[in-house]
Amino acid sequence: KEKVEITKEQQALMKIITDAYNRHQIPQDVAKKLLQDQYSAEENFLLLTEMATSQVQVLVEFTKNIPGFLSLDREDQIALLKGSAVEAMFLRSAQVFSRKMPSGHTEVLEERIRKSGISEEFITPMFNFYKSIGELHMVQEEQALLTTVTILTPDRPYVKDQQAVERLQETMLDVLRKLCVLQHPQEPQYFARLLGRLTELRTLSHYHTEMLASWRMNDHKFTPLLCEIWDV
Ligand SMILES: O=C(Nc1ccccc1)[C@H](C1CCCCC1)n1c(-c2ccc(Cl)cc2)nc2cc(F)c(F)cc21
Repeated sequence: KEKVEITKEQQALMKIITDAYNRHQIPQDVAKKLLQDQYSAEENFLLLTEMATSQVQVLVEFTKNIPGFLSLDREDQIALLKGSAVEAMFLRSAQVFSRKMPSGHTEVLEERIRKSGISEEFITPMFNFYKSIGELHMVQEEQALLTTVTILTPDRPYVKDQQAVERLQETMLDVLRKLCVLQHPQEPQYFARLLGRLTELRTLSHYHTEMLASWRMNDHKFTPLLCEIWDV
């Protein structure tokens, strides 16, 4: 049985990433706000665009802490941010949804999101993804590394030096793989399941433009930053 060991460097890398991830937390108030009140489709859409705009700013700050990211070609840094922003938002939404909450709160949150204005057809795949993330019971280091692996996807559109991104992603995947083995010893397939969620995440993210366009209201307004990032 091969002894899995996280090296000192990998330990340091994980700490940098996890601290940055926790520092650049989306204000958890999106869940709190939704639990406090029921909003109209218009108010919910405005809340979404505000949250998503601040999430992109948070993502930019977070990537500055990924060792090696700032050494990438600057245009490639932009391409990686643009290519991963929607996935990072859904991954963050899934993590917010999966957080331990007082009993009954998750059900209320789910109800509020179901009624928020999203059209019916996207509700099921979205919650299937949220629940499949929840079932993994990821520790925060795994969440931070999974978001980092998502950002460092070499085959995003317009990335020129894919090898450089691949090398960085492989470094992160190696730490994540070891962490999964150490955190979930009874489940040798855990790491594979985790990476499988990234496929589901990419599929869900393909719907995001339609999800926004079909939000039950007229005249969908976006911030300039979202127009850039969300292709709307
Ligand atoms: O704000 C949001 N997510 C966000 C979180 C963190 C960072 C950035 C965005 C929105 C809400 C949804 C209800 C109306 C108000 C916005 N949101 C979503 C969601 C995101 C994008 C699309 Cl197209 C559809 C749904 N899934 C969520 C799960 C949660 F547990 C949840 F709490 C909020 C969630």
